[in-house]
Amino acid sequence: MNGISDIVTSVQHTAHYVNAHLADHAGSGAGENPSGEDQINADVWADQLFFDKLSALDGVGAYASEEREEVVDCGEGYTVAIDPLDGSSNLASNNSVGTIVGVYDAELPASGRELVAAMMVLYGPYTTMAVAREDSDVVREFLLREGFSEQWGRFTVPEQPTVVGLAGKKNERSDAFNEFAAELERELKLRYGGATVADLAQVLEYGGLFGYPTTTRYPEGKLRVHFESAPLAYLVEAGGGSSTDGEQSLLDVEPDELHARTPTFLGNRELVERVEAALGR
Ligand SMILES: O=P(O)(O)OC[C@H]1O[C@](O)(COP(=O)(O)O)[C@@H](O)[C@@H]1O
Ligand SMILES: [Mg+2]
Ligand SMILES: [Mg+2]
Repeated sequence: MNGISDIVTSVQHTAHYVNAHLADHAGSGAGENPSGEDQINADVWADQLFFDKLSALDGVGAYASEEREEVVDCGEGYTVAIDPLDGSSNLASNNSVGTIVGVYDAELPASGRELVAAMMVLYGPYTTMAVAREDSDVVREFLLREGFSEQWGRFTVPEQPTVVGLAGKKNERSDAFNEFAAELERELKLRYGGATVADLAQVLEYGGLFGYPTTTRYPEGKLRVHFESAPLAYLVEAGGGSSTDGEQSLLDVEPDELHARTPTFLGNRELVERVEAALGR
């Protein structure tokens, strides 16, 4: 198998294990991650599991994680960038969480144009994994069952938008953004659950827009380029959707450091164009 297939298979196997053992780890905090956010013990546990599996692969030359200050050198091969547990604060309320993986054919920091594959795992009522890779022209979805994964289908972003999920407190967002958000929330159904992967899954299934804009609390946006925004943009754009940081595709964002953040919007092309117009006002 080639390097990308080995990485996909390892992520699948580890996701099976994470899915089966989340209940053991919905515990209290374990410190702060490099982005200065409370790190619950599940983040640390999941990061260690993915590291053990991925860093051992011949095709992986570096392991970068939202939960680690620096990139870990593993020899020659691709750089794997991972958000081992996305939306981990949802564990306390028993809501969906995810895993996001980007495979870069470059050292980090790097733009999303250096991605050769991206995966997102959603630990919901059941566990699914979506995979986009440079050597395939479709985004494949797998249903992770007990001990195996069945290819479930291919996802393309529906033409007709139905849902919208825009993060941030209104009193921490710009007036222009709040005006745009109010307009969209009059047209579409509100779906916001506090985990990017779960909220994006709503958009991929029903069509619409997910976004985390700049706020006074997160002047660069909350989501991280390497671990969340670029890999998810790779998936969404491979599935016929669109992405933006407010001006350009998220794949063109050039991060200056490993834990760089960016305003992030993902979903239907028409809605991405509208958010760019609104922010350009
Ligand atoms: O709590 P907020 O401000 O709505 O932010 C929710 C966002 O933060 C995140 O939880 C950040 O991801 P992590 O949980 O991996 O740090 C996203 O999954 C989610 O979209
Ligand atoms: Mg995350
Ligand atoms: Mg995380």
